[in-house]
Amino acid sequence: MTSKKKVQIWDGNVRDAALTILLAVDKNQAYSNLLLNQTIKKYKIDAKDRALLTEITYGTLQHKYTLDYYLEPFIRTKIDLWVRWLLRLSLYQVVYLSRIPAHAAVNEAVEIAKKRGHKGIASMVNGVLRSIQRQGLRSIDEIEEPIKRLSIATSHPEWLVERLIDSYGIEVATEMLEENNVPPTLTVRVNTLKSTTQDVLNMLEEEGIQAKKSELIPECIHIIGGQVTHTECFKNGFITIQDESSMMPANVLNPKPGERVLDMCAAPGGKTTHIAEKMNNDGSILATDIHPHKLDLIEETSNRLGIEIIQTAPVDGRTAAELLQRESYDAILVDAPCSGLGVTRRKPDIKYTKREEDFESLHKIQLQLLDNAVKVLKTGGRLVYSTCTVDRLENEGTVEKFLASHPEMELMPIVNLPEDLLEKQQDGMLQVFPQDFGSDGFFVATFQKKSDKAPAHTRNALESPH
Ligand SMILES: C[S@@+](CC[C@H](N)C(=O)[O-])C[C@H]1O[C@@H](n2cnc3c(N)ncnc32)[C@H](O)[C@@H]1O
Repeated sequence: MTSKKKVQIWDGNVRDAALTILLAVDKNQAYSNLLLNQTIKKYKIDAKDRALLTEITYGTLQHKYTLDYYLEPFIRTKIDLWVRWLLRLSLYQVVYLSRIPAHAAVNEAVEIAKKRGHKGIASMVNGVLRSIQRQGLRSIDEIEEPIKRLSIATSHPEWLVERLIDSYGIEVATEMLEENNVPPTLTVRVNTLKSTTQDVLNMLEEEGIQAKKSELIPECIHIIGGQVTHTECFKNGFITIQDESSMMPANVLNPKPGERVLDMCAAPGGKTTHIAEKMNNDGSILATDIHPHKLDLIEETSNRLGIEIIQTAPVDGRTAAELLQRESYDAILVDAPCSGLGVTRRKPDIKYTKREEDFESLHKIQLQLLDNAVKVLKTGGRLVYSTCTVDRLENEGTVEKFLASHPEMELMPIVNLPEDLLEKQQDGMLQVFPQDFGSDGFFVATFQKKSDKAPAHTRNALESPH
C-alpha cells in the first residue's frame, strides 16, 4: 500500500495536518513542538482548530505505545507508516476525546485514507476502527510483566520505566510516567523591571486573557485561557513565556545589582533575561552559547523586555576558560544541555528518541562545563547548576563527581525560593518532579568557591561570635 499523492500540510483539515506533523516527527526526527508551532503560524490556523490540532498531535504521540497495543490484534497485513499514524490518531480520538463522536473520527479517517491512498486502504482503515469499536479495547491489566504493563499503560520505553523505578522507586516513577501524558500548564514571568504581578494580571484581564497568580514563585502567572503572545502586554515586554520550574535558577543564583554574571548555556535566553530583571538592569551579564545562531533570540527578547546589560558571545563552555578572563565573575549559571526528561509533556518525542547511552555523554559534557565555570568564577563567587531533567546520573551524579574533583567548591543550601520548594531539597540539591507542582521536572544545585586562605566552613566558624 503506497501513496503517490502529494499532500499539503494545511488544507483546512485538522486531522490531515496532524498526520503530516506526526509523520515528519517520526521520519525526520523533527521536534513536535517546533513543527506544530510553525504550522499554526504559517497557516494562521484559528483558535478552535489550533486547540484540536495540538490535542490530536500531542495526544497521539503521547499515547503511541498504548494505541499500538490496542491496534495490534486488528492489523493483519503490512501497512505503510502513514496508514499506521492515521489509525493511531483516529483511535486516539475514539479512546481519549469523549467530545468527538466516534463515528466522526472514523469517517474522517476514511476520507483521509481515500485522499492519500486509495479505496482499498480506506476500506481497511474503516474495518480496523469499526472492529475495535465493536469488540472493545483489550485490557492492559492482562500484561503480566509489571515493567511492560507500565510501559504500555503510560507509553514509555521499558528501559526508561526501569531506569526511573531504579532511581526513584515505583510510586514516584509511576506518578511521573502518568504526569508526562497530562497537557502542561502555560505560565508567564512578569518583567519586574516594568511592572508588578498584580498590574500584569489586570492588564491581561483587560485583554481577555484568563489568568491567575501562581502560589509558588511570586513573579509567575498561570494562563488559563487565551492567546497570550497576541496581547499588547506580551508585545510591550511586560511578560515572558517560561515554565515555572525554569524560574528557579535565577532566584537561586540571587544576583545583585552591579554584579558581573556569566550565563554559560544561555540560549534562547529565558534565564538570562530573568537574571537581568533580578539585577534591576544594573551590572553586566555575558550570555554565551555554543550555537551562534541562537544568540539572536537572546537579543530579541532583551530588546522586547527593555534589558540593557546583556552581551552575547558564541562560546563553547567546555573551552570557556581559554576564552574568558579567569576568576572574573561574581556568579555563574550553568543551565546545562541535558536529556530533557522533565519536559516530556511538552516534547513527547523525547521519550521515544532518547537512548540510554545519551545519559553518559551528557554527564561528561556537564562536568566539562562545570570545570570551566570554576576557572572563571571569583573566589567567594556562586555557581548554580541546573537541568530540565529527572535523572540521577545527570543531576546528583554530576554534582557528586564535580565536588570530588573540586575541593575548592562547596555545595551550599538552596535559598531564595518559596518554602514548598525549599523543603524538597536533599543535601543541598533540589529535584522537582512534574507531578509535584504541575511544572516541568527540574533540578538545581548551588556551589560557592571557597576562599584561597581557608576553606569556607572554617572561615564561617572563625567569623562566628562564639
Ligand atoms: C537547557 S538549554 C539552555 C536554556 C537557556 N538557559 C534558557 O533558559 O533559555 C542548553 C543550551 O546549552 C547549549 N549548549 C550545548 N552545549 C554547549 C556547550 N558546550 N557550550 C555552551 N553551550 C552549550 C545549547 O545550545 C542550549 O541552548
